Amino acid sequence: MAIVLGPNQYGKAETRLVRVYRDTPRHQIRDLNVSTALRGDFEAAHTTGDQAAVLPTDSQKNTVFSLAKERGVGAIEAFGLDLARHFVAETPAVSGARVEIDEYTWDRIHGHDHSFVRRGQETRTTVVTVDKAGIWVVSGLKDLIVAKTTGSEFHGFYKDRYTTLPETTDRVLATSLIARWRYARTDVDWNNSYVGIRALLLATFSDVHSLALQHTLYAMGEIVLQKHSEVAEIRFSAPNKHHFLVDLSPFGVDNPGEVFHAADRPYGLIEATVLRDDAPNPGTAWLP
Ligand SMILES: O=c1[nH]c(=O)c2[nH]c(=O)[nH]c2[nH]1
Repeated sequence: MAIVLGPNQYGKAETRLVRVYRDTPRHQIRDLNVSTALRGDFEAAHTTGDQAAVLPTDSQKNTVFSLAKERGVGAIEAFGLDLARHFVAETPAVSGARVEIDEYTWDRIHGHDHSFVRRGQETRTTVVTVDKAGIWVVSGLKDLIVAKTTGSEFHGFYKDRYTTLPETTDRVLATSLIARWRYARTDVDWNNSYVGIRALLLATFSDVHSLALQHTLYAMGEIVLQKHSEVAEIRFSAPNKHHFLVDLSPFGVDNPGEVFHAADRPYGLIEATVLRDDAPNPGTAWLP
């Protein structure tokens, strides 16, 4: 029996980069969380302890900071591509690089030149992978918290002897959405694409009369693929943040869909992929 090294990668996780543009009195701020991971021939580093091929994670962190100044931070996809291409081109043992970036958005306080307030929980995300087989960009958003107070039903489901859930034609639907979409190409106007897709997700959540969270997710995916030819595939993960109607009848009080218990757990977790049947091969796009 032989023991061998299996898949491996290494890098600096969660480098918190804040890039300020202050060339004019109206400053701009970019707030990123960048994780880099390198793949390649790192056998000796593990098996014999020889680190000759290993670019330290500390150097990877320094590269993130320095490229932010040297090249600037455009769309997170473009910055991720800069970083991933740099590591593959400049580091001999590296055959593939994965760069994951989350962006936190800051809004100006009353339009102020240099004072900002951070926007809710919502985070824009990207994962860029560059390797010998190709280049992949998977972008998205997470923690987009949305709720609707009607226009949502759930009934007609399969019932077994443990089913107690009442059927409903009018309920609260709420989720903290994670959506990730894989681009079919890289010649994309990243910011425009992001803004357009985010708007479609929100509009569909509001406008589609929901028969289940599954139904809403599919409708979101369908419209994104119809309107954005640059997207090959979109994946959703959506916790169903249950709002249970509180029974106020013991107190002689009527509750026609007005008072709810917002339970934090357990929650339904609805996950779905919507894709074109001719979507190009994903390669290592989704590899964590
Ligand atoms: O939208 C829903 N989908 C389900 O699969 C489900 N299951 C459940 O108990 N409530 C809901 N709601």
